[in-house]
Amino acid sequence: MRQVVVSAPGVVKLFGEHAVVYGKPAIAMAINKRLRVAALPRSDGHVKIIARDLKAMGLIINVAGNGEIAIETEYGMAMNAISYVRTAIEVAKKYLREPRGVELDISSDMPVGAGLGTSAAVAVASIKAYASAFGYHLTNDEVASLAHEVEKTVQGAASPMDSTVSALGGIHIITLQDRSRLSMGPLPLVVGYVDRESTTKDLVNNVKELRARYPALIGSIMDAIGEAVLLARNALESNDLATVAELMNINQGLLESLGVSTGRINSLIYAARRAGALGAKLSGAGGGGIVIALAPEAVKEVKIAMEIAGGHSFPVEKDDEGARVDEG
Ligand SMILES: Nc1ncnc2c1ncn2[C@@H]1O[C@H](COP(=O)(O)OP(=O)(O)OP(=O)(O)O)[C@@H](O)[C@H]1O
Ligand SMILES: C[C@@](O)(CCO)CC(=O)[O-]
Ligand SMILES: [Mg+2]
Repeated sequence: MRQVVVSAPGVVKLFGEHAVVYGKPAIAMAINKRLRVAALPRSDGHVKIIARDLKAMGLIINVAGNGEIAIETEYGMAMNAISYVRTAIEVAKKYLREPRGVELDISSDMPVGAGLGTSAAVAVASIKAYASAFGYHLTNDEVASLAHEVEKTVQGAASPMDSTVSALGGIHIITLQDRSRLSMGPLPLVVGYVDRESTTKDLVNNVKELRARYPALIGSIMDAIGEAVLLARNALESNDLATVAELMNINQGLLESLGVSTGRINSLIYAARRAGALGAKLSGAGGGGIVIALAPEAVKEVKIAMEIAGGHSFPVEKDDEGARVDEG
């Protein structure tokens, strides 16, 4: 019995979220913020999940006459909150010849469910940690495709973007069938975030419904997003940050028209731009959550401006390493 610790990076979406679910290309980058899963095999066959970053939801506290306290959380909400980890274990078990019990202890540098691809990172790290704890070596390519299965199962429709980039690290242009690693210089990004009320699953579903109501119109918006992604690829590879930033602003306008931006997100975006960011957009599914700002000359100013506008903020960099065994 040995404990194994695996970490997987979070993922910022530079271009193309939502449209990627409908076959358009997207560009996403692994960042230097990680989620860690420590897996310890159990001899009793049970699966125990310790999720340190999940808030207790629907808390019910019962104090009996004798002072005894019983605490429960609302069952459905708790099951939803651990759905990615549970599904990751189910998917990993199918892969192993002799599935066994395990204790998974999860901790993360990132806000849960804000747009940093934490659902994919938790699936990637859980699958790799579970397999490694029983002596199975899965390549990060294999982990990427198993984690995509998890994202599809829980989210409904899901692209392979977050699962691929979290598993492999670096920056990639991705479609439903294909991916290619981009080579480029450093990209000084500042993340700002506000709470997100909806899940990616709900936001993807909202866009699906909008597309069903206005197929031609939403189809053209998605075509335009796809066009921005292709232009952005060239700009990134030639290190033309001014064009990258301008395309980020255009992509933000198109996301706004898909209905996934919010007033609070827009406040952070405009605050970042006023403070010197060349480009700023929401990143991930939207509905609140994170904004990324490209601010080569004004990282500190943009961070402060987004905090004054009501968000939390931190700088991020590209991490070329994907999922890795840190211990064990
Ligand atoms: N630290 C964590 N511990 C356990 N589960 C986590 C953790 N972080 C994320 N998750 C799982 O991922 C879910 C959030 O996934 P969701 O796809 O909505 O957001 P995201 O992946 O962070 O954002 P996006 O998909 O827009 O990049 C949580 O409800 C939880 O099930
Ligand atoms: C909104 C979306 O495009 C990105 C979520 O990080 C969904 C997906 O790609 O599965
Ligand atoms: Mg997600």
